[in-house]
Amino acid sequence: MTAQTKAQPQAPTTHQGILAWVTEVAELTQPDRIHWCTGDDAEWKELTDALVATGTFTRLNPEIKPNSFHAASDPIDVARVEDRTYICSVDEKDAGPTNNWMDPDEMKDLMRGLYAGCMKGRTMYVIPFVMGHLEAEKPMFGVEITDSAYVTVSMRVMARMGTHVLRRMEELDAAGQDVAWVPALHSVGMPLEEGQADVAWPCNDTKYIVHFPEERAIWSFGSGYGGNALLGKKCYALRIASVMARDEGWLAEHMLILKLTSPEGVVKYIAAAFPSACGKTNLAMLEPTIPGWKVETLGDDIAWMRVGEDGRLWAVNPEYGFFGVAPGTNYHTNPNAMRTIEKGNSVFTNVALTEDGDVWWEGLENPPARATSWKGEPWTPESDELSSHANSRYCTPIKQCDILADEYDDPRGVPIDAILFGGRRKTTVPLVFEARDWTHGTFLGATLSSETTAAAIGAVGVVRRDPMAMLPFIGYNAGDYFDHWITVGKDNDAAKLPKIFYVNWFRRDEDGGFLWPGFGENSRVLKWVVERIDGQAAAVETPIGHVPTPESLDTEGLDMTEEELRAALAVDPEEWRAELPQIQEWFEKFGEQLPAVLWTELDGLRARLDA
Ligand SMILES: Nc1nc2c(ncn2[C@@H]2O[C@H](COP(=O)(O)OP(=O)(O)OP(=O)(O)O)[C@@H](O)[C@H]2O)c(=O)[nH]1
Ligand SMILES: O=C([O-])CC(=O)C(=O)O
Ligand SMILES: [Mn+2]
Repeated sequence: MTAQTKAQPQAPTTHQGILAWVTEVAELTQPDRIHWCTGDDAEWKELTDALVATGTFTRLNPEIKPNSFHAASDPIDVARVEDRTYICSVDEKDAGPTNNWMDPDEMKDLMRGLYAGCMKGRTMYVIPFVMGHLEAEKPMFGVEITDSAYVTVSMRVMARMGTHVLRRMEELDAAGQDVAWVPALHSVGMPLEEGQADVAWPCNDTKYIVHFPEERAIWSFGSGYGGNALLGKKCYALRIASVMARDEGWLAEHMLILKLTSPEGVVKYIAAAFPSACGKTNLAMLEPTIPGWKVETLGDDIAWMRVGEDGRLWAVNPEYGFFGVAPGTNYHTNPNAMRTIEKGNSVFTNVALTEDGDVWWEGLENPPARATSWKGEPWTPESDELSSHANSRYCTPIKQCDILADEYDDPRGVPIDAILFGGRRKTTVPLVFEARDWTHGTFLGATLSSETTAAAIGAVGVVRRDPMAMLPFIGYNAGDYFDHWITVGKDNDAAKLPKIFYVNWFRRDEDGGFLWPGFGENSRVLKWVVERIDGQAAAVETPIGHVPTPESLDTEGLDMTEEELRAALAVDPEEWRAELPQIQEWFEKFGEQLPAVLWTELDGLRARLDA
């Protein structure tokens, strides 16, 4: 018997690497018990019952939302913590100017201090998981260790996990294949002393979300919130995967994937990168308002894309569930999300709880006369405070989505025809425009700007550069990341790569209202995009790119005056000239690391604006 199996006689695995790591973590964190997750229904029942018993979960009315639960977090633990998120590369330069950095050894010393005994009085859950398909050519394995049953239950919704994943890892291990897996350690950071009662949402004032890119390892401490704690999602599938993608020549992106079918039956696949809480989930599940068009969903948050042998860019969604923004979601804006969560098997965090055992949030139809707010206080529609946190979320299985495209289950993914970049901008940026080519599209992505949202702790509504909607998720130097994008364009046949577009659903009129109705009406923009790809739709060439002529957009049945439409599409050279110094300053951050062609693109934009 090896030392590892002696320490854990019950461990249900022969995988020596996993055993050794679990033993090491258990010795450091001192949990009362170790639970190896199976991912089966009995385990779900055991854990959700336990979460109800400790008050973390309230079971929802099974007649309204079967097998579903409400949770309210500690009010300090409601979103991603960007200022506590680190890329601990060996060399500081590799983290780049957009990431927090600390020397990896120093960080490990510091965090070992925090982790020492941090699971006392708790169960340590071991979650074998795979991001993407288990049948992928190279399955992207991970093992998350966490002391949170809430995280374990949420991981079962969001990722393929459990015994079948462990068995596959063992098989490959036994066959002598060196199959990589990402160790992902998470603790809420609240040990329980003998006799100490637990709280509904354990967490710690001190938080660290840390990535070791060379080692492909993740250490997270102090938060139970999705993006900080479900480590397969942002930490692995974006930050660590973006490093793998750089090294191996592919792309890990903060993008939705959708399938669009025209009335003639022509299929196109579109990927779109919008910053957090800027409309990916809603676009991914859109119900077109134009007759005969159909949207099916492949993913709402993350796309892994590689150039195939045919020269096209193929995308898969590595996730297994949706972790969607609740406020604003309703039967008009996103009926497909509503139908997905109605089927149950979902967790709702930081929304309001109604008296009949349902959930409610701002923007949902039929406000209840009385409810309990996310803070646990009595709430009525007359209350001054919001019933739900602006970043409250539903966590629901992707397989329950009625419009999930069949190709979701294909490990090869789908060939992308168009990439949209977009953000939240009150001014300046028109509804849609097309990049001149891949390099110009990379420039648009690299200079993407958006107002901050409640998805991260900090000020909301502040315009910042959020390159490719990846600012908080690039696991290395963003200058190198831009270069990687440029290289994908250079090394491949441009004619086969997706065309790049830029959209803005959030432009405002003088009264502060949205100029564009958005949601299902965004299908009109998707139609224009595919007609541009097929060389059918008209556009005017402007200094920033190709903008639709008002006539080229399908406006049949659209409730908008021509003047409003012109305002939504307008390109004001003065507003764009004001962007130039901001872009200049943004680019200067990257010094030598910024690809020279992006400076050339900026010069080109300036020259066209001055012409
Ligand atoms: N005005 C307007 N609001 C929109 C539109 N699409 C989405 N929203 C709102 O934007 C908010 C966030 O949208 P989501 O689709 O959940 O954002 P996301 O990009 O998936 O966000 P993350 O999960 O944080 O990455 C919600 O409150 C939506 O109701 C649109 O076309 N117009
Ligand atoms: O990470 C999260 O918790 C949710 C999310 O998709 C984002 O913030 O972009
Ligand atoms: Mn996201």
